[in-house]
Amino acid sequence: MIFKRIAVGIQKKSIIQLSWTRHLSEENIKPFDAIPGLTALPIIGIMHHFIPFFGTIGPKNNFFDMFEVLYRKYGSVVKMEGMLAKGTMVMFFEPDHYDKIYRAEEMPAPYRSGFQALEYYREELRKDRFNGVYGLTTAQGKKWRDFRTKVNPALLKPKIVKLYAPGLEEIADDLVARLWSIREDPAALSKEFETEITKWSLESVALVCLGKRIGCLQDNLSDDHPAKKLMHCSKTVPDLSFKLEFAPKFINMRNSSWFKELMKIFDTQWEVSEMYIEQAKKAINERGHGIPEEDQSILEKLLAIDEKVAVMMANEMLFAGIDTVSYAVTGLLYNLAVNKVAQDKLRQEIHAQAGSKYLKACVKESLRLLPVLSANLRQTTKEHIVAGYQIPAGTFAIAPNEYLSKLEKYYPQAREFIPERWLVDKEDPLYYGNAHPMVTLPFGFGVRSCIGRRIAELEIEILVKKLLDKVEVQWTGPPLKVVIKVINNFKKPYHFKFVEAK
Ligand code: HEM
Repeated sequence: MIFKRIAVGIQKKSIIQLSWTRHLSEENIKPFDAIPGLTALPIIGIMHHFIPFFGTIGPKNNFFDMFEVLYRKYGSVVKMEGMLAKGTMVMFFEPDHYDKIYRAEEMPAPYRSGFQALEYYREELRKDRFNGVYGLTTAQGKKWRDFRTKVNPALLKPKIVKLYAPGLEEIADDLVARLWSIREDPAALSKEFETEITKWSLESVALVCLGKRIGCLQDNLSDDHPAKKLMHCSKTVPDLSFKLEFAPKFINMRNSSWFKELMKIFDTQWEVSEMYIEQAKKAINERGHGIPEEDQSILEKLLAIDEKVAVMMANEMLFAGIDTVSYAVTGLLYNLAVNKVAQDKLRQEIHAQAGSKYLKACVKESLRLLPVLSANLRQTTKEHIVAGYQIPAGTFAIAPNEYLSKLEKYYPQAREFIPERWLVDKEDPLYYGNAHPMVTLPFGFGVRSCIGRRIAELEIEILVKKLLDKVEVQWTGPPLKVVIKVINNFKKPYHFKFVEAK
């Protein structure tokens, strides 16, 4: 009896305590509106914050600089109204905060919107063409998961991706020869470097996806060559998308000239890639099936699973696999050029044919300092309570990874290129594992991370091995600067110099 009374007493007490705690914590939860940050005005959106001298933020060259000001001014949770399809963004400067959201959003499918114009193009303007199969960049929910499940094995298994190494080596040889041939004319090298590296990345991704070379690295590529059109699309889309996303509210209309131009570019991108895909399909059918796996393109592997998915994936590879890789490799060559000790160490590994450990560390370190995307993004599908704030469904939750990756609190000598941090063991203060695992995410996070990661890494490793084997890369100008686009871009001109390696 006594025990029963005590038990009831404990129960009552804990119920009182529970409801008291809940009451307290509910009282402590701050509404979404309480998050500090930039508010939008009815017509001009957030533009006024970026006006020189008067704006809260002022003009900024890139996202990194913008994140720095926002963090210093507002703290670790910052709201920005009226960007990204004019929705509300919240930037979380504590990795634990976005970690909580990103993990909770993994199931049933992470929602990553942000390509509103492309969504409109596929789901409305050219609805009949796409017929419900939207591709990884724009599909959401079950459609995205079904698509991703079908393509994951062909694109992400290292063993399968490595089958393309011999073809990628040939392409890398061609690029090295072309760069070498213009090395003595600094003006030509500076002018042509970006075009040549873009041709290489398109030629490489085309080989993997279509199973054949498309001739980007031939001499005198004419302006109306289909490959040139694809390169133009991959450069112009981020440009126009950026203008549309950041434009004042009244400009972001479907009848604006930027929007119309973007739709035309999507048409060109589709028509050219469809032409290549059709040619590749014809060649596959003429050659017959049942050939060894190492001779099959990704397209061929996927055609055996689902034709629509195969075509759409090939189309996305011929778009997402061009400027991303050329930017990453340019950043890496720059970092190696201005860090001669690291470059020499890497060349020793290459000359000794001693594997790729140091090379892989260099790639990671370069993507930490010069990532292709300066932030990651998820759109919430449910309510979250983070950092004491209510975060409603439909919020763009931003992880400012580039900014965080350069903070001393995560990486000692954070602004320096030190590939060794990815190789040393736990006891070393440089050890990369001391940083929160969500700080540096160059290929994104979880089940929705970059599907082209393995391909990109292989392409980059092969090219850097081929180039540094023969060439010492130098940089003769001021530090390379990142300029703002949807994906990062470098300010031109480039100041590379190539001399014979010892
Ligand atoms: C160094 C080069 C590259 C970098 C740094 C990079 C980075 C990224 C990042 C950060 C994302 C977003 C992931 C997320 O939201 O969690 C992404 C997505 C994606 N990337 Fe890449 N990427 C690269 C190369 C490529 C290549 C070569 C391809 C194609 C072969 C590709 C195709 C895609 C696609 C289709 C998505 C959307 C995935 C999905 O939503 O399921 N990327 N990439």
